Amino acid sequence: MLLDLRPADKPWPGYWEFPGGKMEAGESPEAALHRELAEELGITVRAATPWQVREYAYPERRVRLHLYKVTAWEGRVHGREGQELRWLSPAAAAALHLLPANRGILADLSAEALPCPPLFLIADPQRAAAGAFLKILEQSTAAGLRALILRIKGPLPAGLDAETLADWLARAKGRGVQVYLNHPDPLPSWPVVGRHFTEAQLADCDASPSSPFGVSCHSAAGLARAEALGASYALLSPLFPTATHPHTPALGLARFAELAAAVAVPVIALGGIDARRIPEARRAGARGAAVLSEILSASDPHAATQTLIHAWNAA
Ligand SMILES: Nc1nc2c([nH]c(=O)n2[C@H]2C[C@H](O)[C@@H](COP(=O)(O)OP(=O)(O)OP(=O)(O)O)O2)c(=O)[nH]1
Ligand SMILES: [Mg+2]
Repeated sequence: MLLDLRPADKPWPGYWEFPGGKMEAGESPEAALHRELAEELGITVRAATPWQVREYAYPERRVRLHLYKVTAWEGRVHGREGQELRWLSPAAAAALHLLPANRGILADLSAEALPCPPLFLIADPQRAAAGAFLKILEQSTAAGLRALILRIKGPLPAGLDAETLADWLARAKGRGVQVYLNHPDPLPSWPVVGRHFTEAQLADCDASPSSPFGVSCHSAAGLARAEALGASYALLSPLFPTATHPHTPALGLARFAELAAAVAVPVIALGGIDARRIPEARRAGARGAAVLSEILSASDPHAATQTLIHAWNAA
């Protein structure tokens, strides 16, 4: 992804943006794209796909941004107006001083890299019936689950050994299941795509963890930290009240929406999520949903997973 730094002589100087500019009277968005990238980057666009149209209200004006993915061009990309340019991943770009409208754009771009469907199971063997853990994982992934946060807080429970778990993880990886490991150091060498951290764990680290990684957040400060460190996703909880944390006040949909809209990281809803509430969470800006007991305690984990995935896809 290419970003440029807005120069001193334009509104919002010193903010990072996507190359581009205002359409001229009578000009189509596509023609403006070709003209602006020639003017600003010295390239001739050869292939560009419309991606999204997004509106945003700045204090002084409303903008409608027509975003394109440019996949082929001729010429060497350079800052023809002397502007600084940077090639970055969406997660790395989230740490920059961005034009405010661009935080949501980056969150959408990062969300495209999330597992599909973006339904996460927080897989904690302590929360499953004895001996049932791997069977539940097997059934839920057979039903289409592609994202697991494997939460291992202490020694594995009786009946679950590390080698069997590692074998299952290797098979799951072959089927396209993405596993994020929430495990204290030292880390076992299991086949996972990345790590998952708590807000407290991230507060202690001084450098970005090696990507990709996700974070559990409960506040604006936690989300800001996840964003600054380049997290691939941030869980935000509790959205709704839960039986397991009856004394933790729920954020509610309005506060959740406000927090999720402010960051360039895809925010995943957690806490009291069931199929009925998935559409509400999605409308509030959740770019994914995470559950524990909905699947771990279900009498039929396969059916429970299907119901949740269906609710996400239909919302
Ligand atoms: N180019 C660009 N503009 C953005 C982005 N995000 C965003 O909110 N905007 C807003 C800021 C501005 O209000 C408007 C673009 O106007 P601009 O002043 O950059 O337009 P321009 O490059 O044609 O500049 P000029 O001809 O007026 O000198 O869109 C983005 O990522 N790229
Ligand atoms: Mg411009």
